[in-house]
Amino acid sequence: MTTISTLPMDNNSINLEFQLAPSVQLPTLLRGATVLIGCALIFWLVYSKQSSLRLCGVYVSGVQRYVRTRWELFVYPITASEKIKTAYSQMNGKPLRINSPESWMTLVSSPKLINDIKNASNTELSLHAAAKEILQPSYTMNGFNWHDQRGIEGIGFVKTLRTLLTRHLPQLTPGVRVIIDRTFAQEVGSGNTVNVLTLSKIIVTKISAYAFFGLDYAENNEFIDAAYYYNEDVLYGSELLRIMPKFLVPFMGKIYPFFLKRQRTFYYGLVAIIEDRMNYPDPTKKYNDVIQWIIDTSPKSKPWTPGRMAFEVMAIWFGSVQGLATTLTFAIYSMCENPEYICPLREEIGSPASGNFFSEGDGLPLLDSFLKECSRWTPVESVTARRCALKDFIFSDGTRVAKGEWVGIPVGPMLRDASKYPQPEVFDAFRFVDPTKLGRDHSVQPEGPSKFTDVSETWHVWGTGKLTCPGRFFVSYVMKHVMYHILENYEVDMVQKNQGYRMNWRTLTLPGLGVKAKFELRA
Ligand code: HEM
Repeated sequence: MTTISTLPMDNNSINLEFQLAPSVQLPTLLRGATVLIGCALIFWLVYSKQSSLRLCGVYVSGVQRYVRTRWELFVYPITASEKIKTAYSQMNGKPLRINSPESWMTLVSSPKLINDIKNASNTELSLHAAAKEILQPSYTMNGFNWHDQRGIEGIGFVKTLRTLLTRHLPQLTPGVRVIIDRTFAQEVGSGNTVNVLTLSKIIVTKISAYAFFGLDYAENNEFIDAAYYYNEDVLYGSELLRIMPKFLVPFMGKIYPFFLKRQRTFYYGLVAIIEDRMNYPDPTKKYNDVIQWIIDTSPKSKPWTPGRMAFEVMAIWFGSVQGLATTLTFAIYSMCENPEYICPLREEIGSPASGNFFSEGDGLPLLDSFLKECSRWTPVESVTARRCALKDFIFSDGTRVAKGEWVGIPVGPMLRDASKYPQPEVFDAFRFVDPTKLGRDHSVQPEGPSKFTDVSETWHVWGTGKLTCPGRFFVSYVMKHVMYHILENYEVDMVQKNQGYRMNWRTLTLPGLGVKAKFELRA
């Protein structure tokens, strides 16, 4: 029997078949045609099935990808820090784009690309737009809705904090010492087990209130209470709005302010102080505090209302207290975890160096380096220089960031990079100290010694370029005073040893819930 397989192999046989008698030829032809049609059918079936399978596959993988992305965004609050770390390990100086619930974010770490962020104009990259997205101030800050573009209403707050407050620090010292003494006496007494974060928040709120509003208000309990809880209300409110479906946000956002009684107390309290100072100036009294400097540096061409000034103070207050209290908490943890540094730090505060610190508001190089190492060890934020592109932005290597997307520097993992910090996994409290002060012949750090408040190519904790933290001198000052008091008066230890004292939430590192330390008065 002629089979399909024999036909092509032998032309003769094909010819031969065509020469066969018609009676024989028809069935053969039919058979051949049937086989061909059958093959075509099978081919068509297989082909069409394959493409529908492929279509189905595309659909399935699209759904899978969608579900995976939604899941990644859902768990982002607890995975973000690890995600940033993994991203940095893959970057090798190149930009990398990651997804976050707020926006896609292009991370950059090379000096050249960081320079692009530094040199970008306010109309290209905006911190304010990114902060607005995170904090939702129109709902969480009593209706305050700042401009996307920084500086559009002046930057009096920079002069207020960077110059006027920093210059004023030595004058604050006697008052600050009294506040610290009294707060420790109330909260710790001759010895107590306390929640370190709570203690830090109370002290930082009181000292900040003194610097911001003067001594009269620092002792007004209702006002200070409102100022203390205002920060928490903003944080919890913005978090709540971020995790709920987008369509519910405007609705919930309108309801949320009804729960912000303390915020209103704070706001109207500030408005009253401002109105009082503006409408009834007392020629015999000179105010030297943040609220007064905000009044003095506010725009003259288009004067602000007292309400607008109060908002400005509230925005600075929010940035001030939360970060400082958290950083101070981590410094206390680090002191407990690394007790070998307590002795040299006590020697330093017992030396003439402390005299300079009290008179100038700065100094104590060992403590300074210790605090800087604490910040390297546990930076509160693992991404800095977060900016939203107000229009399409092109980095100098051609990387494009679409309008509305974000850029950022992965500062957290950079602070653990061995090329920038030798032996990064070792807590070396004096790595930033001038080596001659330690009897060493060279600095641990490749760039040499540096101060806690310095801003540099490798230290982006305070931001970068034109936009650096103007409150960092105040941070260093307050932390040194509190650490000084603890070193001088107490032995401190963590209550539960070797626990995870820190936790991650989004790109933030926060003190673990309920972490306590035991303070005992020194003999
Ligand atoms: C340890 C605590 C603090 C840290 C780590 C910190 C860090 C930063 C960083 C990184 C920036 C720049 C933001 C960016 O480029 O994305 C910044 C800006 C700012 N910080 Fe701080 N800060 C702290 C405490 C304070 C305090 C205590 C104050 C006020 C007394 C303050 C006031 C400000 C202000 C007003 C800005 C905006 C500056 C501008 O727009 O030019 N910060 N801070």
